[in-house]
Amino acid sequence: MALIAPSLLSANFLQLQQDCDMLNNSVADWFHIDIMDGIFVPNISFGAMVTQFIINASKKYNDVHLMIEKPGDYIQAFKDAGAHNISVHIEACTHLHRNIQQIKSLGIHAGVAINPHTNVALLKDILVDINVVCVMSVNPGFGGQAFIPHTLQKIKQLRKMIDEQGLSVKIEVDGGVTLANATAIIEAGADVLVAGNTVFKSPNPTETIAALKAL
Ligand SMILES: O=C(CO)[C@H](O)[C@H](O)COP(=O)(O)O
Repeated sequence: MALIAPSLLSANFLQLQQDCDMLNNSVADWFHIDIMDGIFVPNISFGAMVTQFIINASKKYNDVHLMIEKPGDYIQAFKDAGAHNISVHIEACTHLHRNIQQIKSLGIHAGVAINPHTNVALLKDILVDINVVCVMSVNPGFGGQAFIPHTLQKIKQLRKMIDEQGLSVKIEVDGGVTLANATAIIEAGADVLVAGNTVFKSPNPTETIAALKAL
């Protein structure tokens, strides 16, 4: 059974409290919180202040996905906002290991996110130091995009790499996850499904989360 991480990017920001309460009362496992800077990705979402409000309203595990340049400059701020996991992009980090050490030194989990074009083999020597790999199954920046089919192969390859090293790193899949493709994503080896539009744009988000969880 996969963990379900609804992405707050697709929430209604005029009723964030209600949307957070809905997630708290659902079988969702994680809050997935997307931070975009308009430089690393062509969109701007929100920063540590709004994140802190969301996390104050959350009763779940808080997973912060930094889609930003120079993530090392902001790790302390998102830790202070209450993150349980912070994922940085491999493509945004010249010294990825240093950024992972920075996150771990704050006593929280560390993740690496990887874009659709980046080869997962590049993660081989960092897997031992991290808790989560966030496999982007869309190009990051926007909710509501279509799942890129070849990312299924990347999930399978990563599953093999993690299992061969005997590690417990979680594979999180982010982007275009639907009720129709979630089973294939889980069968490929995903542990965590991020779902934005599939949850928040559905007629009954609580039931949609339960349906994803039941797969
Ligand atoms: O990181 C993201 C975008 O960069 C979002 O988490 C992701 O797109 C989720 O939204 P959806 O499920 O609607 O695709």
